[in-house]
Amino acid sequence: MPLEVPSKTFTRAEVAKHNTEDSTWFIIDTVVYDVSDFLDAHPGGEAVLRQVAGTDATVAFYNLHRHEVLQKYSNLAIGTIEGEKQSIITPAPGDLSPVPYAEPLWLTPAFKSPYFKESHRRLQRAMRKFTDEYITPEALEKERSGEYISQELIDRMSKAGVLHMRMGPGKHLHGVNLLDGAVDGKEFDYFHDMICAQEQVRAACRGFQDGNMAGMVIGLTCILNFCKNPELKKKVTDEVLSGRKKICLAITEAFAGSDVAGLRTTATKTPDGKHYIVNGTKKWITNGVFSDYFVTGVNTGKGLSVLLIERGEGVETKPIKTSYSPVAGTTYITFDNVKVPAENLLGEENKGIYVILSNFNHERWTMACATIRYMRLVVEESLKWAHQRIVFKKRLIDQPVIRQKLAKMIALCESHQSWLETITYQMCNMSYAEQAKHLGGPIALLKMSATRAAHEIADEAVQIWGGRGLTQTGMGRVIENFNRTYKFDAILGGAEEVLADLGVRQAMKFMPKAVL
Ligand code: HEM
Repeated sequence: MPLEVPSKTFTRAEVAKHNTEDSTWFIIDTVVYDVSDFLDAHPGGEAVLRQVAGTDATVAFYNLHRHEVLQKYSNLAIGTIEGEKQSIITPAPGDLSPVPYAEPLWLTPAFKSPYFKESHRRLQRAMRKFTDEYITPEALEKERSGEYISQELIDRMSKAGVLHMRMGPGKHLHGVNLLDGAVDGKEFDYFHDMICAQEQVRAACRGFQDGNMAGMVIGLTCILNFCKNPELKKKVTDEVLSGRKKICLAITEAFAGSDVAGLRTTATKTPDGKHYIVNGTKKWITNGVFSDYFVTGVNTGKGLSVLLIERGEGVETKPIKTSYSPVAGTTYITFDNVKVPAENLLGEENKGIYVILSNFNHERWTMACATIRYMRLVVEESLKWAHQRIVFKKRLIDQPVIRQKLAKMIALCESHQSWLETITYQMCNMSYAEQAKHLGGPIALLKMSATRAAHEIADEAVQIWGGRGLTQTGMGRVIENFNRTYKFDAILGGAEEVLADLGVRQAMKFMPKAVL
């Protein structure tokens, strides 16, 4: 799609005359810009604009700016060059990228896949459009301001069924209108789930990605699968999926991160057996500051249990500053003699480890979906940059060393997407219990390997981008965000080392006893 600009036309000779003190015009991709009143406001300074006054500044512009700058400042365009056509593509909301490897193979024309049906493709188109129109603009704004997600976006996601879909397949989707009928809730499978997770990552704001109801994705699952009281289950599920209330998963503590068996928050039954009294702390809890419900791991004496705790007397939350953004709502929680009804127990008392572990599979798989899709964005941005950036009188892509780096990045990205799709196919064909038995190990290894790949990709990408890969605004924004935040995925939901160990230990459970 060409940029929308006034229909007036000029000749190149006319533009050339506007290189005076009072009038500064230039051409970018056949569009004529009058920047006479913008000179003072230009973040790159006045002098550079005066230097190109009256000329075609296309190459100079794309060497320094993202194309989206022209969309934002389209009011500076006054017309086009007579008889010439724009050649640079302005993506419309929902468009696929024409850059090689910017889309997974199943979305690339000429490639086939056995996994994806028409409803997957429909959902992908609808989810991309929704992300481009609503999620990305808010993500960018909130990352800048540091504010939490708006209720308006939460309401919009609820109405469109986006909140519901993020919980994965299940009865909570039946009868819900999902993005104007893109998919029937009864047909929704883990490939649809993967599509939702991967499309939303394209906003490229890792902090906002977690601030955008990540607590719900990992917390509400416990309610859906383990809440034994049907009224409580319905009440909480309705409140959260309608966006009226927020929920988070509160497991980790200053005392115990990946070592969930070492939790020190205690829950003691009252003598009448009707309540638990909870005391302790939780740390690094995503969305905790703005949550109403806390799905909390507690020590009940003979083991671990999981309780649904409502915000109220004795519950305090305060933000923790981390290296991504405050938008994620990373929280320190204290529970001080909090009285919790016994019916809020999720799963069995002292057997909460099962609740936590079975919950981990979907969480870790979702994190793998997201990391792998973010890796692809970095590949896309780096290919675009290498193609447009001129240094030492050549495009970056003309340097063999840059092609080596890109090759490694592409290979890591493609191999992990393929592995993810293979595991997703198993999830589609296994019951929840079978998944817990057979896929805990493979999903752990997938997430561990994806974040190792992210480490390599971040490293190579920053070397390609130089200073821009370390700058939060402008061309290298996506690279900077990825490089600063990929570690969250390497730690949250189980550190790489813990997952690697788990993957191998799980494999050993299936090892034949006999020496082979
Ligand atoms: C309509 C035309 C233009 C607009 C709206 C514009 C806008 C901007 C903006 C918003 C930035 C901040 C960084 C970013 O967001 O990418 C920027 C930076 C800059 N611009 Fe422009 N610009 C225009 C044309 C040009 C041209 C033609 C040149 C040079 C020939 C130029 C040179 C620069 C430089 C040197 C920087 C600083 C880049 C950096 O820090 O990496 N700009 N411009």
